Amino acid sequence: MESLAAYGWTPQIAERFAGSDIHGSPGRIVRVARGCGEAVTSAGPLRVRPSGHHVCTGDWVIVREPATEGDTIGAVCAVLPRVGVIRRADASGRSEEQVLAANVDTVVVTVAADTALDPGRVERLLALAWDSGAQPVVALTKADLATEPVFNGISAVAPGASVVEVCAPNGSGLSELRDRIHGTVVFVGASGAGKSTLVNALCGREIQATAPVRQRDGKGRHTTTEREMFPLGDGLTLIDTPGLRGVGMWEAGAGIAAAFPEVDELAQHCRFTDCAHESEPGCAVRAAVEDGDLDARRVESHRKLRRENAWVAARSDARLRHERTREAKVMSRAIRAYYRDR
Ligand SMILES: Nc1nc2c(ncn2[C@@H]2O[C@H](COP(=O)(O)OP(=O)(O)OP(=O)(O)O)[C@@H](O)[C@H]2O)c(=O)[nH]1
Ligand SMILES: [Zn+2]
Repeated sequence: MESLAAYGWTPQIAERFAGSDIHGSPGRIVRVARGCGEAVTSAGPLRVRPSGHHVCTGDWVIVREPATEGDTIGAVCAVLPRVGVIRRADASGRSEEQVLAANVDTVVVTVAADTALDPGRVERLLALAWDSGAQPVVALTKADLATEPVFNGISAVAPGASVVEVCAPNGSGLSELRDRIHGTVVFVGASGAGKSTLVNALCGREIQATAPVRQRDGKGRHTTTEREMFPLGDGLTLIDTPGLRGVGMWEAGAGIAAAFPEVDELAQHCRFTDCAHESEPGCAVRAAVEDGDLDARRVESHRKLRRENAWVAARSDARLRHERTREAKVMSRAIRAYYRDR
């Protein structure tokens, strides 16, 4: 398992594979592009067809070698249940989930220090990060270009996560960041936040193309278009992701609570267990805001994410119901046709 070890293969993963009776070789999906996956197996890299399975970067899979001599593409036979999934609601608004990476241990929320801090955006990313079950870490990049100190501001929106200031050009903060990450590490953040630069710097070489940020609006140019996975040694595997524009909540209730521990803790003391902290009597959260013990912006942000999460959940339930009804209709039509044609 020489080459797989570099991609996060551990005795625990081996055990999970041992429990499966599906015939084939274990592998990890390191990239998915245009409907085709690239897996790494103990025999090296192998292009694979998903063959009806839904695969994403980081998935542990059982693959079968190409069936015939002339074929170069293998097939995915099974996907191991995922542990540590970073996902968001699809940006298309079709209320579908989009998995960004699977089987992750650390989520590095990457935020550029040279642009004004958008606390709500960081809170969204952190809610998804906490929800994955992986350890969130905030990397404050471009520390060299910062015009005002954003470190304190960001620490206030990231309770429970460590914040590390990094500067890729001179390497400062890199070893501090390395000390705080473990296992499979996914980098998420806006385009131009410096994810690829950070991945390159940690790997000590240029493995991901980076592009200068557009001068005028400071927006990145979406250099990273596919997710990819890079082994770093010492059991660390890095996953770079394309910049995220919208970060919608997806069944992230537990993640939202974890991202707002101070609000969640006070909410336990509200008179009503389902208190929305709006106009309910005996609301401990509003009382704390009025006493100046709690940041009103945090409470508002928390409320917004919770509402969105509930809305998305209701919509996806509705969509599932609709699909089931449609399936039932197709089925009954098929049954009618069967009896008619007999
Ligand atoms: N001065 C300075 N520039 C940086 C630093 N980190 C990244 N940059 C620059 O910021 C720009 C964007 O960095 P990328 O690493 O491509 O950003 P990204 O988050 O990967 O962007 P996408 O791939 O579009 O999601 C590049 O021009 C980098 O050289 C830093 O610490 N200091
Ligand atoms: Zn309340």
